[in-house]
Parts: sequence; structure tokens; C-alpha cells
Amino acid sequence: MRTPSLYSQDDPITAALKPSPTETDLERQERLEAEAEAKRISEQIDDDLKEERELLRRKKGDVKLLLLGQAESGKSTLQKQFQLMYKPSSIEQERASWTTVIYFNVVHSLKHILSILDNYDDSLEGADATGDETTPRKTNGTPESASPPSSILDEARNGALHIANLRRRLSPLVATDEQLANRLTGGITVSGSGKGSVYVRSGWQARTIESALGKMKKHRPSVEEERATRENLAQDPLVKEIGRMLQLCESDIQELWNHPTVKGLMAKRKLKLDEWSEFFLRHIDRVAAPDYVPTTDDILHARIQTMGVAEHTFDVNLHGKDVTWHLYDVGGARGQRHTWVPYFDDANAIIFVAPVSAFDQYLEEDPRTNRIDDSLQLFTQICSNALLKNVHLVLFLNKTDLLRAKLDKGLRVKK
Ligand SMILES: Nc1nc2c(ncn2[C@@H]2O[C@H](COP(=O)(O)OP(=O)(O)OP(=O)(O)O)[C@@H](O)[C@H]2O)c(=O)[nH]1
Ligand SMILES: [Mg+2]
Repeated sequence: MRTPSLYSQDDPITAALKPSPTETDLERQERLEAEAEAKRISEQIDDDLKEERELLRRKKGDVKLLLLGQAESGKSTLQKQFQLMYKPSSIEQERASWTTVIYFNVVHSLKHILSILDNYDDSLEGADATGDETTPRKTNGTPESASPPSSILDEARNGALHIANLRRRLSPLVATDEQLANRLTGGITVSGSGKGSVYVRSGWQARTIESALGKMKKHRPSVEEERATRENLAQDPLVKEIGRMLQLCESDIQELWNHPTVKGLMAKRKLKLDEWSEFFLRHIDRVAAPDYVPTTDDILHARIQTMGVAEHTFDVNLHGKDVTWHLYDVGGARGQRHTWVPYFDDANAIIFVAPVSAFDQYLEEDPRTNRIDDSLQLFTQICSNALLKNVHLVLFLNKTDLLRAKLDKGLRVKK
């Protein structure tokens, strides 16, 4: 059998360079050696170019900074804060695209609350759900709990009926969950990453706006165009429709959010809501208002998972010297961590983001693993990675506000 040649079989250049049918063994040997040498030289040129680019970057004093840490640790939020500090105009350019994420966060939270309520026996536990310890409890048919007073049963039935009505009225809004997810991901789903998570790739903000406009922008938009784009995004039929539904459902959302059963389940930690869920439900009057435009605080609270690695560049003036920072924001879920390694090579610094409030939480992608345990393991792996031995490492203990709130509520850290 012949050794495969570098030439492909059917393009004209291949035909011209094709070995002669009368090629001798010696000629063939020489040709293959010449091809191998050409390949080696071509690869060498590629390597040299890469090295040259790298040298140029280093010579210019560019800094390569990696943001690492588990999912939900706050890497993208930290990146947004860098963006606000060093490139505020880019936040303005993408402000409109965050509406889609925030609507998605609200719809997803409602879906989660309703699914927990679904598994909960409202008719019997409704009265107890206020968290009031003096109210009789259901205890598997023991004599003292066999027949709660009829007033309590009536109250529970009314509560259940109220929730059933809210569920019915909110169902068209909740049903938009998938469409919003598709709009954000461009139809790409990531399997094996927990409860149907939605991930976005680098540049999703521009793509969201483009798909809302139905065309690709070929140039950097002017201020005027940006304003028009923002207005256009509000005209995006999907965003517009969900905005309208939110407006119509605002009082239903308020009622559900303030319902004693929901509050009771939250108090008993049978219903656990993520911090962004609580934030947007608390501010639903603003989010559901007509012509809603996300505030910067809303953008910082919005939650969407990062897929792969997203590069952000910032020109920073440090002590009178201009330095370009290349910030790499990675996806932190377990299924995403393999994408980090190619960036270790020439990194200057790492900010490892560890959410200290997560002591009572478990990984979305592996509900048996405590998030602090995972964070510690990951940090240990990063510290012992040979590729990173000369890299500056910053440990960023994040979400201290949430830790304080949990401790103030009486939650205790257990080993
Ligand atoms: N209260 C509070 N919330 C925070 C803090 N830092 C981040 N968050 C919130 O935590 C959520 C998750 O943050 P992200 O920045 O998306 O997490 P990530 O590390 O990028 O997650 P992946 O992209 O999945 O790896 C967002 O809703 C943020 O608003 C903080 O210090 N305090
Ligand atoms: Mg992220």
C-alpha cells in the first residue's frame, strides 16, 4: 500500500502536481521526503508567527488575565465590573440585549416556583406554610393531626385555589421559557450540565441584537444607530410580546411572590431561589413596566451561564503607562472546564473567584457535591498545575454580602 500523499485527489493543482505514473521507488521516496520537509517548514512558520505575535503582546506589555472558578461564582459579574470601569461605552452598546436575559431570569424563576408548588400538597399544608409553628401540622395521620379545624382547611383550600388560578393565568408567560432560551443560545444546548441550563457564547449580546433586527451589522454602529438598535430591540416581536405579557401579569407575579405558601416554603427552605430570582421578583414592578430598560445594577444581577472562554480587552492606564489587558472569562461548570487549559500557557495572572456564601449549596451539574468542597478542590488543582507555576494568583472571596445575610438569618456552617 502507498503512503498517503499530502496531495488531495481532485483539485487542478493536485492534478498538475500529481506524481508521474512512471515514478520510480527512488523518485517516490524523494518526493515524500520533500513533502515532509515542506510540511515541517510550514509548521515552523506557523509556530514562528504565533511566537512573534506573543512576543509583540509581551513587548507591548499586554497582560493576560484568567478569571477562573466554579459556575455561579461571579466571574462574569466581575468581568462586567471591569467593563464598567475601563470600557463603560461597551455596556451601553449591549444594555438592550440584557432585557432578554432578565426576562428569561424572571420567567425561569416563575417556572421554578410553580414546579415546586406542583410537588407540594397545598390543600393540607397551605395553612402551615406561613411558617407559624403554632399552626397544627400534618404528621402522617397521627390522631392529634387527623382532623384540623375546618377554618384551617377552608383557608388552605382557598390558598390552593388561589395558586391554581395564578398558575393558569401565568402559564402563557411561563411557556415562553424555551423561546427565550433559544433566542439567547442561538439554539445551541449543552448537555450534561445540570437542570437544563442555558449557556451563551462569547459575543451573544451582539448576536441577540442582530437576530432581533433580522440582519447582520457590517460596521460598528454609531451612537444614533445604537439608539435605534435599542428601540428596535424593544420592537423584537418576542421581547415585545414578553414585555406585554409581563405587564399584564405583574399583579399575578406579585401575588405569587407574596403568597403565604411561597413565603412559607422559602422560610422552611423547601423552595430555594437563586439570588437573581429574588432580586428580579422583588423589582418586578420596574421589570414589568412598559419600555423597561435594564439599569446597570440589573445587568450586574442578571444571570446567564458562560460557554467556553470569552475574551474581553481593556486599555488600562497604570501609573501613566497604557497597558492592554486581555481578560478571559470562562464557563465554570464541570463540563466547561476542559476549555480552560489552552489559556494556561502564557497567562500572566489568574483571579480565582470563590463564592464563600455557597456553603449550603450543591453543584447544579452534580447535586451530590457541596459547592465549597468543589471550589476548594478546583483551587487546589489550579495551584498544583505545573503550567501555572509562574502565574500570579489572586484568590477573590466573593458573595460576602450573601454569606452575611445567611448567617444573620441563623444559618450555620456545618462540617
Ligand atoms: N449578591 C451577590 N450576587 C453576586 C455576587 N457576585 C455575583 N453575583 C450573582 O451571582 C450570579 C452568578 O454570577 P456569574 O457572574 O454569572 O457567575 P459565573 O461565575 O460567570 O458563572 P458561569 O458563567 O456559569 O461559570 C449572578 O446573578 C450575579 O449577579 C456578589 O458578590 N453578591
Ligand atoms: Mg460566566
